[in-house]
Amino acid sequence: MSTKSVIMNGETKVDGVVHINGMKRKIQDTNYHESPAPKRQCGQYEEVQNIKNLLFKRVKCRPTIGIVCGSGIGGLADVVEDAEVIKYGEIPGFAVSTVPGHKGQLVFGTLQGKSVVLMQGRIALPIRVMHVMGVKMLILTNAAGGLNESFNVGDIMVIKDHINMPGFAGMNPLVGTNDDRFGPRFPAMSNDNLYFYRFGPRFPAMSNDNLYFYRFGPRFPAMSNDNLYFYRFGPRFPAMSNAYSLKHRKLAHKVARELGFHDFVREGVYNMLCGPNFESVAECRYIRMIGADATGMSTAHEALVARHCGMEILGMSLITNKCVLDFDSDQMANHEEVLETGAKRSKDFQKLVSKIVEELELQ
Ligand SMILES: O=P(O)(O)O[C@H]1O[C@H](CO)[C@@H](O)[C@H]1O
Ligand SMILES: Nc1nc2[nH]cnc2c(=O)[nH]1
Repeated sequence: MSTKSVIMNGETKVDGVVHINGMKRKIQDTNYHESPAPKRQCGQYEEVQNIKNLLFKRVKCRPTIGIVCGSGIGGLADVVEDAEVIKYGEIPGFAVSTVPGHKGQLVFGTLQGKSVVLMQGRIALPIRVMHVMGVKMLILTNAAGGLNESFNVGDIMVIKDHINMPGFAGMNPLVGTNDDRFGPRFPAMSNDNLYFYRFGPRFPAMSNDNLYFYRFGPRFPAMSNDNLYFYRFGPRFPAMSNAYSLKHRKLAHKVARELGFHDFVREGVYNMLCGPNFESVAECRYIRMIGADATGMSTAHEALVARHCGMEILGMSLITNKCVLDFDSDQMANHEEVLETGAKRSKDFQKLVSKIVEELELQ
């Protein structure tokens, strides 16, 4: 006897064959709507809660502000009082950062009387952990190459927006089934606009190096019925306009003026590429042409995860080098230069972030 069930409005399954918009799809996983999202860098809800519970057993601090330290900007943790430090290696699921300039630890404590948690070492999972710990405001910092030719090495760029370049190719930390406990899912997609996503094993292990690697396997050959794996692209469309809110950008500039930093605190658009290589000259020229003022290999995905779960964000890039825009130049970007510039601006960054934290009004 054949079994028929209605899975969702307009979708039926007969003997394991899913009918969608008149198409038949046989899938191995007969309960595909309930299938867990592929392991995400940003974490599943239970995993994230377990990590929070574990952390809260170890630390007294209950942070409301999160700070992500970029390459060479880890010195921000030096101004945290009553610091309680947990190494990533002691936290299940946290990749251990091996990038020089990233210590790979969470630092809990107090900054200007406010409870904070700092990430010294960049990985995606802690953003959601911060959210379930109660963090409402996230300050993202990074080291970036300057594309805007009026920028100088050592400038700090308040991020007014980002370009998630990997997102243009489908690399977005929010891909997968939406978990409403983290953020919005906009329901009721009509049958006509159901959009299915074929999900290959594409987020294999963010390496310890904080580099988002994609194993680009041979995923295009004829797919047999058996290896078709459909993913319902849960309609999760968090708006990204005003993600880097004007209110917080204004605050950063006001504080910069008060500190006398106005001549090196700028504003611009941050572009994220996957890395791990620095950009080619042609890539730099292209990214500049489409409106970016600085480029790096991070931040946009963290911003997406943070905005998805309702956090406010403020982003700041330290311009550690000028991107090479001339084909005939013999200059080359390198990580040592990035760390060196970070060290030179360390004290200024500490002052800027401390005062911003002091003046932050949390909702
Ligand atoms: O974005 P953060 O972590 O500051 O690091 C930046 O510096 C590294 C390159 O030197 C890259 O990882 C780039 O993204
Ligand atoms: N991708 C990239 N990341 C950086 N981090 C610091 N500088 C740079 C740069 O020029 N390019």
